[in-house]
Amino acid sequence: MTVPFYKYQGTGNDFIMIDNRQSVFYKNNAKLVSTLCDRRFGIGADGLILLENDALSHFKMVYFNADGNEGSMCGNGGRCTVAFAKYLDIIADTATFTAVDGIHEATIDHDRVSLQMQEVSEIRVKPDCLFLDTGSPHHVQLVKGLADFEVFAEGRKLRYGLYGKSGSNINFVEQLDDTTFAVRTYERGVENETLSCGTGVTAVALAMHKTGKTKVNVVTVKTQGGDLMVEFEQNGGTYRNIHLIGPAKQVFKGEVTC
Ligand SMILES: N[C@@H](CCC[C@H](N)C(=O)O)C(=O)O
Repeated sequence: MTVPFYKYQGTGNDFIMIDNRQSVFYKNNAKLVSTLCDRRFGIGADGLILLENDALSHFKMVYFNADGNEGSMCGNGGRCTVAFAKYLDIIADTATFTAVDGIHEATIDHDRVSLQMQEVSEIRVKPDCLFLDTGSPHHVQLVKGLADFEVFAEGRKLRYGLYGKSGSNINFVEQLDDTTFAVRTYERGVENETLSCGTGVTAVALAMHKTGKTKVNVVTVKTQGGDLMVEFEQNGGTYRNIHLIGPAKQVFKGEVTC
C-alpha cells in the first residue's frame, strides 16, 4: 500500500508530514516511523507528523520523534503543520489546532508562521541551569564558545544523567546582545543535536528573561538552521501570550510504501 507524504522544515528541523484525515497511516508502528525517519534507510527526518481530523479545532497534530515514539509538543513541527494545513486548504490565514499539550492558535503569512504556545508558570532556576516545560521539557544552560561546544556528548550526558528515564531536551545557549541569543539543542527522541528546536527556543527566551539576561519581550534566538522570534507577556510569575515565530517550508513530496 502506498501513502502520499510531504517533507517540511522549520529552521532546519525537518518532518515527514502525512495527511491522515482518512486514516491511511497505521500509527501504532514505531518501527515503521523510525525507519521512515532514518536518513539512510528511509526518507530522513527529525520526526513524523500526522494531520488528523479533530472535533474541537481545524485539525489535530500527532507528533512522533525520529525514534518512532509519540513525543511531547513540537514547536517547529506545529508551525510546519500549520503550513501543511494551509497547503491542503484546511485553513486560510488563521488556525486553531489540537496537539498533545492542548489547543494552539496560529497565523500564517506566506511561509511565516506564528504559533501560540501554552502558558508557562513554573521555571526552576538552579545554580548553573534552568528547567522549564514549554510543551516539552527543557534544560537551559549558558555556555561560552557555543560554536565549538560538544553538544552531542554533553547533551547526551545530561539528558540521561540529570533527568532520569523520561529525560529532557538539553539547550546550550550563548548571549549575543541584549535581545539576541544563540542556541544549540540536543533533542530527546532524536537522540542527537538537531538544527533547531521550537519548544527549546521558546524555553531559552523565557529562561533568559526570567534570569534578567534580557529585559525585552521580543527575543531573537539564532539556531543552527535559522532565526526564530519569541514574543511573550509576563504577569507575576506567569508567561502568557507566548508566540514562536519563523519560517516553515514544504521541501518535497512523494509516496511511501507501508
Ligand atoms: N523539535 C521539537 C521538540 C520535540 C520534542 C522533543 N523531541 C521531545 O519529545 O522531547 C520542537 O521543535 O519543539
